[in-house]
Amino acid sequence: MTQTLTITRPDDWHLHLRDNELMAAVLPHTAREFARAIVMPNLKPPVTTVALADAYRQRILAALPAGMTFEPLMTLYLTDRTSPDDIVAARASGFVHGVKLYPAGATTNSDSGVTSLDKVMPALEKMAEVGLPLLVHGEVTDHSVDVFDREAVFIDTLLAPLMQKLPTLRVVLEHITTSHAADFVSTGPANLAATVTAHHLLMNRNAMFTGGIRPHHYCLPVLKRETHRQALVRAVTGSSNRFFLGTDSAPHARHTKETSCGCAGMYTAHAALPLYAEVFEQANALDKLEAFASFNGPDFYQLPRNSGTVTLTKQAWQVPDEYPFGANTVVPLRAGESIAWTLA
Ligand SMILES: NC(=O)N[C@@H](CC(=O)O)C(=O)O
Ligand SMILES: [Zn+2]
Ligand SMILES: [Zn+2]
Repeated sequence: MTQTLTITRPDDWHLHLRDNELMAAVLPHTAREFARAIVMPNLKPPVTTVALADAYRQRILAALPAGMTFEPLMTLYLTDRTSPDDIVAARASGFVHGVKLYPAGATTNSDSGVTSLDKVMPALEKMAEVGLPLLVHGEVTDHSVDVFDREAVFIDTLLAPLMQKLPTLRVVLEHITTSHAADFVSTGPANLAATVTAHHLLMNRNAMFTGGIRPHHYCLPVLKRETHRQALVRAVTGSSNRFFLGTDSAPHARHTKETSCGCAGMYTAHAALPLYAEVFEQANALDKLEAFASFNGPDFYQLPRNSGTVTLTKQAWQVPDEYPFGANTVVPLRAGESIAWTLA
């Protein structure tokens, strides 16, 4: 008998959908697995206001294929100019569920990001007051800091002091990659949580250099050493309810990654849940997948858990070499290789 696993329909708490025809190309992959997703605002230009978030949300809903249900949970892109009034409007909208902090220059489309926490303190104070979560790309941008240390240094020098200053601010540390981040979250207060990607749970930094340079295994924060991967697996399969699923699926056209200066980001939406299932199975913790994928996120975001279920079967399938992506293609994680679980 084929092994099956049925869980409450999950959500993706960190997703890049891009826009227009690129969005139309990737959205069905997410909508077939997930009921909702936190949609990242790092478009060009970024989604900085409620009006822009509303328009983006309408474009997403319009691009949804007939018969699919999916709720985009919108976010605002924090800039040095975000005002407390912007925060009040976001909270009142009902469809904006977080505000994303990109340190300026830290990652893809972060040029308009925050140049210093002092500049955004009035906005952050208002977020703490109205209960709107801050979603954080937690890496310092100082090029004198080793790229593998930028998450830990961000936590110690910026995030920990910020949380002392604003102890009621709800914070999601996104796409954590280190034991330091896992410990910071698991020993932290109830208003601190983290998303964890499938790729950081499945691979260590050797995957960027297997037999040569592997641009499709390059993302930010960059993959870390094996001890950190193991710490992340322990975190998501452990007893804390403050780690939840966030794919950080970040599609880039093939030619923008296979080049002398390739973009950061991995595309995983085509197989998100099967990839996580591999992680939990390898850790002998398939019984913990449902809380991570379907319960901890909505509980933290103070949203209802989904009704309905999805079923995974232990049936290997081969991932295509590429998927259409507007006028180009995107190379998915595991391209041309197999994945052990299939979404029924
Ligand atoms: N994770 C990535 O490597 N890239 C993301 C941006 C981000 O989440 O930092 C992207 O938008 O491409
Ligand atoms: Zn990021
Ligand atoms: Zn991201």
